[in-house]
Amino acid sequence: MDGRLGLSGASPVTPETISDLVKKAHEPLDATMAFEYTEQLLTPENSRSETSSNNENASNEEKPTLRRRSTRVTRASLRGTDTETDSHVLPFDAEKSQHTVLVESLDNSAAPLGKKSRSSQLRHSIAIMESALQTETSLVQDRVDMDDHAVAPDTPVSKSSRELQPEDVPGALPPRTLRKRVEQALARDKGHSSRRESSKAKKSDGEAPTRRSSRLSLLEKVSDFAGRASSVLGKRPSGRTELDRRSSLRPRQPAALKEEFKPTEEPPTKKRRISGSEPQSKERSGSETAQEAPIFSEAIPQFKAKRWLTHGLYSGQEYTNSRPSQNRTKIARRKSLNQNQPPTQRRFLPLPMFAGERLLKTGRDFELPFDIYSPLPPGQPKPNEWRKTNKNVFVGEAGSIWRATKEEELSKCTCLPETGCDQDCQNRYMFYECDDGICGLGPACGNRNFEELKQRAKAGGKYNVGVEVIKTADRGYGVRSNRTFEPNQIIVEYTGEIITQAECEKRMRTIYKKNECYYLMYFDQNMIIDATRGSIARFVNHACEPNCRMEKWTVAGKPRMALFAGDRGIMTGEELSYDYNFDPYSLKNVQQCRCGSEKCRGILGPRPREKEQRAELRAAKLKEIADTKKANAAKRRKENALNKSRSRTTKKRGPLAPSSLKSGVKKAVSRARSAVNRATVSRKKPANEISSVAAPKNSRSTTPSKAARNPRSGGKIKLPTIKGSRAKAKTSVRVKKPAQTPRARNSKASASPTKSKVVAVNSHSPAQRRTLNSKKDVLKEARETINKGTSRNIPKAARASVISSGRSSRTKRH
Ligand SMILES: C[S@@+](CC[C@H](N)C(=O)[O-])C[C@H]1O[C@@H](n2cnc3c(N)ncnc32)[C@H](O)[C@@H]1O
Repeated sequence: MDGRLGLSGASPVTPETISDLVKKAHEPLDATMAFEYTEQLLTPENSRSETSSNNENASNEEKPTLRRRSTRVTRASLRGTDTETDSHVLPFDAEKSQHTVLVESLDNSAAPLGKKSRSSQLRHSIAIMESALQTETSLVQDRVDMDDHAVAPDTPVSKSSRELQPEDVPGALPPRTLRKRVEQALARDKGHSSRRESSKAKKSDGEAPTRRSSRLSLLEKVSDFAGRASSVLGKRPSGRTELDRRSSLRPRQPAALKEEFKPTEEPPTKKRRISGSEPQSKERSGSETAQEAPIFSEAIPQFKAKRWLTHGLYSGQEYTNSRPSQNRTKIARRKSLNQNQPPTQRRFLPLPMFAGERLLKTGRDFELPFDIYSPLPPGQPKPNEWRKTNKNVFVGEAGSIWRATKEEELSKCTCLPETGCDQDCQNRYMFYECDDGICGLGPACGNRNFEELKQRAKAGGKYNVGVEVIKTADRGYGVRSNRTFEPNQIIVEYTGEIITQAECEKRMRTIYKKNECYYLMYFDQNMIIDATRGSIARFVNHACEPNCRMEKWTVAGKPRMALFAGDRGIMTGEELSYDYNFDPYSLKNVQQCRCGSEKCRGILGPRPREKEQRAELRAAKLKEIADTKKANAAKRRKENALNKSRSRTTKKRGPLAPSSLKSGVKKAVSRARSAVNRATVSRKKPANEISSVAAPKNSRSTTPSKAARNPRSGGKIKLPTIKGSRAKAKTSVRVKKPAQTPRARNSKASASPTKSKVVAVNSHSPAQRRTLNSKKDVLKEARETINKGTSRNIPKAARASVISSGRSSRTKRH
């Protein structure tokens, strides 16, 4: 054989042809894949087996045999070889030995069958290419178990795949010359003649080669390759599923793959997820990336890096206190202002976008914790006699008597826009509704309940009306809510005919004589609303523990009554009630209450507690007034005494000491003297006698002075014995009362006068203070003397009666 490769009837396969093919094979992920994945392709093993069988057929039978083959492959193969290599002779000097091997191999397989044998050879070459590609691919898979990717172990394809393991290709990666690989592959091919024999035998037995498996093996490997490449970019394949998924997707987009394939570029490192993933996994992923990156640096397609959002819908979204609602509470506002700490980040992923929409479309049924709106079904029993009116109507003389509220009586609102007309609004306190005439806050004003009601009525509908008539078990009709109401929210206005008292009494005597239900309510200016013809509010029943309250407001100068929700608010379906504080007119009108409350008063009558409270309040007020009066009197007396003593001690400093001080000091001194005298007398006289002299002239107690003036008593008072009755002891107390002067008064005086006294002393000049201090000393002496005398002479029991008598006298005065 010379340097030419000439096969009779067959296109010559030259080294160049092979090298050409090999070149293509060396472009594994673009050119090869471009046709590898588009159509079914013969696997290396099949190609070889087929080629060999063809050869054998050719040699033995010497006639063409029809066999199945892929036209597309043939075309693709021939595209580069058929025309060029038909009678092509190439120099064959440098790598002669290799070519010889190839030629030998091809020679064996050559058959004088023209195109078919050529295509077989080409297939053989393709098989070589594939094996080279496989080798490269398999080498890349350093951590993937090859068994996972193998198909059935006994198929020729899998065997073929096994034959092309990296260990079979010595120094596969560094030399990487395709020529060498081709040589090795051909050598192996030669060595596998026995396998071909078996393959042939299988064929003869009618056993079809598992071509599909072979293709899958290749695809799997390539897809695994691609999967690994993508894992570097942030997606880690999760076992077979990932591989399968990839293998199903990747081959359909060879062009895109080709475009994205940038072997020289470094793969982007995986972006760190902020959503609190475990640090171990982070480290692992990092190390994996580090290991994988250099291995795949040549063959990994560069995908668009995935961007992890740190804000917005996804993980890492910052917590904030600022809610979209403008009605933020003061506390929340303060909290947000005071927060100096850095904002924490969300730990959990929120629901993805459109989750709400999906839930709406496909979501399950759900139930709210309470009904927000639930009207009664139609066909409810209705009171026939009820004539409805939603406005107050003056009837008879009422209209002419009614005094319109004067403009100046209306309160001008002083609330600020920042606060609105909240609980501190003056108009609200006085039950005046704000309007644009008296309040400039407009919509920010929170004191326009009747305006709200008007808007609701305007809008119409059951929800806006919010209430409906129901039939109760034992109280006739009633009213229930068909929606929720906020605490203190206006519910419904109480309207009817406004009549005078006289008219009301007349009706009671005549029209309503036999009625069980009354719809009369005190209104304003001694007039009454008769809601027999009135709004739905007339059906609201009484309860001793109600959930609503009836209030009278002045709206645009006119009084109006309305039912308001209580402090707890109203839930949907609740029966509304308020405390009638009922005035039954006469006993025969008294009705039994059936509200069912634990605190039920039993009858429809006025609030007894209110009466009690009022009485208590009145008593407390009276007591307070009396105390104040008493304290003032004591204060005056003390001041007088001080003034007198001051006038005496500071006689030379006339202008400094007021004249009243003189008399005060005089009195104090005289009291002190009398006390001393008394003490002396008591020492000399028996215990049950006391000198009437001790009773000062200005003593408030009349008993001693009378006794002193009584000539028959001889200026002496008969005191009760110690063991005597309490009444007698009291008498003795009365006698001693004047002797208690300053101290007793001080003890009786409440804290406030003391305080005022301190204030008065502090208001004096230093000179005055000095004078006062000297007088205080005098008084102190006097007090001590008095105390000595009393404590010595008055027995314990008598002293106790002083306190009690004092108390009793005080109680009496109250
Ligand atoms: C203003 S109407 C209320 C509506 C009335 N239930 C009806 O059917 O027309 C007041 C009357 O209802 C009855 N009523 C209201 N509350 C009641 C209660 N708690 N217990 C018994 N009767 C009550 C009394 O007859 C009362 O005179």
